[in-house]
Amino acid sequence: MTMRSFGLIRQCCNALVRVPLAREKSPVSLPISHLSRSLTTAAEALKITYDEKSEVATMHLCRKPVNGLSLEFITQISIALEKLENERSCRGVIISSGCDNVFCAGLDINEMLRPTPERLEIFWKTLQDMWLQLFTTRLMTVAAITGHCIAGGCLISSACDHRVMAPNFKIGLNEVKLGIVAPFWLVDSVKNLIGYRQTEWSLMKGHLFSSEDALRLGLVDKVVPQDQVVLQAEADMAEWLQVPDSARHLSKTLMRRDTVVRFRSGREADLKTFVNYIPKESIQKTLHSYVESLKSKK
Ligand SMILES: CCCCCCCCCCC/C=C/C(=O)SCCNC(=O)CCNC(=O)[C@H](O)C(C)(C)COP(=O)(O)OP(=O)(O)OC[C@H]1O[C@@H](n2cnc3c(N)ncnc32)[C@H](O)[C@@H]1OP(=O)(O)O
Repeated sequence: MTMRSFGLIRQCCNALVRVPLAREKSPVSLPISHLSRSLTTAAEALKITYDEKSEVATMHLCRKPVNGLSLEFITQISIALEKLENERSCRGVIISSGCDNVFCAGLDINEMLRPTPERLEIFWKTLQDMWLQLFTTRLMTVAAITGHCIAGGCLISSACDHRVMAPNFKIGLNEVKLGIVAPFWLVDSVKNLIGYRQTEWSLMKGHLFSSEDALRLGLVDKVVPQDQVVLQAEADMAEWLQVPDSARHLSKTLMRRDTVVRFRSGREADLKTFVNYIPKESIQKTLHSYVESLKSKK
């Protein structure tokens, strides 16, 4: 197998001062987070490899301990996606995790605790951009879900085209448990997979589905033993890439158009809601208690 790492991407991901993202906004300077805490450095958090033979890249999320989506991390993911999208030979990307038993625990909650208004706004815009990129990319996207996949984690997996998950983990939208509400575009992408009623019920309860229930409902496409998830994702990717790229991408565009149109017309209002709602004292209290409960379960 011929593997090479994307020098350009690594280079880009290592230096995160000015961010950029091509789509729908001009570059901005990032206030450096004093809150966001991770056991990995920015350089270690995202590893990209590319297999020239299969024309498939792997995006390995390694922001320990739980791949919490901080502003810097989603910016890295977004830059990497854009680079891969522009790499003509690349046809697909597998998103996998380097965190034990966790695919992604969602947004880094620290981003929402006592945030500065400036950072909060950039954070949400960047998340919106990253989601749109992933949801609409020409690349075939497969999520290799080797562990829990919660809220913002489900945002990533549900934006992909295909999902392989390990047994005995949890997946879904639990935002209400934190006193917040998932944005409509994330809800739509889950609803596209499991239908209205299951989405409404799980959203209102903050219910996380087991891998097995997720398979039954269509929230994931396969459940295989944890040590086979990535291999299965690679095999499924190879099968998917037998379909001509442009026809596959046009079909995806056709199926996702309503969600994208709704997103584009609602994203400004969605941003306003987020930046107004998160700093409220009542929300801050609930978020704080949630973080405390995570810490005290040990
Ligand atoms: C009118 C409406 C307006 C709405 C406007 C608001 C819209 C907001 C929409 C937001 C959409 C998305 C939201 C999110 O994604 S919020 C995050 C939700 N995620 C979770 O609830 C997951 C929480 N984590 C867990 O359940 C467990 O950690 C997990 C099962 C994933 C792993 O368990 P494990 O036992 O292996 O590990 P620990 O629990 O010990 O965790 C290790 C350390 O990591 C910290 N941690 C965990 N998750 C997060 C996180 N999401 N962000 C930050 N930090 C996290 C945990 O506290 C441990 O830290 P310490 O080692 O310091 O104790």
